[in-house]
Amino acid sequence: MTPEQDAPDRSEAGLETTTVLKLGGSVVTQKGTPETIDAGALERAAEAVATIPGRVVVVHGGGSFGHHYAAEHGVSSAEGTHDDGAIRSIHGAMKRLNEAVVGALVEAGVSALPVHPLSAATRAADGTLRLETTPAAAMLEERFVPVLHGDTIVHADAGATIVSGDELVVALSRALDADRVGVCSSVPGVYDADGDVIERIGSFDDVADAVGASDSTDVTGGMAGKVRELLSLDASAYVFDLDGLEAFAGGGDPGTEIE
Ligand SMILES: Nc1ncnc2c1ncn2[C@@H]1O[C@H](COP(=O)(O)OP(=O)(O)OP(=O)(O)O)[C@@H](O)[C@H]1O
Ligand SMILES: C=C(C)CCOP(=O)(O)O
Repeated sequence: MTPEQDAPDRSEAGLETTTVLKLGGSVVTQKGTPETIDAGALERAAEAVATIPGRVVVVHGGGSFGHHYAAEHGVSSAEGTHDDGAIRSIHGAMKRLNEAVVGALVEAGVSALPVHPLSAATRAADGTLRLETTPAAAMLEERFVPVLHGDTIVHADAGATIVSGDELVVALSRALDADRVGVCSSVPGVYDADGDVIERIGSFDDVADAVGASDSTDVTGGMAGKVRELLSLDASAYVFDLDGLEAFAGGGDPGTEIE
């Protein structure tokens, strides 16, 4: 379809709203089983994305694609590699997942286009991320939906390291001045030490005792990494699950607000 044709009705309230949404790898894949997509969850997520008004940027995580290969090659956000074969292997897995995510979005009627961070982002020696956001911004102007993903990127003095989808969400939200930021994961929000969903998080110290790694192989820090990243954003971000995604798409603020 062309972007003008079957796009959802974005004409009234939403045209100027910019939403940056991450679809967690723990949602769209079966994170415990290498290279396995959760087709039902992906379809449901894509259908929810199709209802979001205004400009939408989608980012997805690594799930059982990127994390599996990154762990196999000993690569993380901090640990780099100069093995070009390892870099291609991690990137190749993420491209396969990206193709599936873009395909599901297109199937749901979204004018999705892939954007691969290996060719658009770098890290300085101190780890600072630089993301070229001009292509995504230009896609939004033309009413396409850019779909980025966690990836392996060149890191000065370290070869290549992993950039998480959560870091990309922060960089894109800043650069595109996003109005709404959502992170859909496998949990309804961030749990406190008693297992209850926390309504609002204002500092990492508030939750340091409760947040931890992922249940599955994950080289970017699981929920703790996510909360740290999202706290660095000026705008509020919301962490929720698939049920919450439908509410978020409809304009609600589900799950945990990270201020
Ligand atoms: N306090 C907490 N509240 C909620 N989830 C937590 C907490 N501590 C650890 N977790 C774990 O964090 C995981 C979610 O983080 P994870 O990085 O796996 O999600 P994701 O972003 O959806 O996946 P990916 O990184 O593959 O994109 C869940 O498996 C959950 O068990
Ligand atoms: C492991 C890779 C390549 C991407 C990690 O992205 P994340 O799942 O958002 O942390």
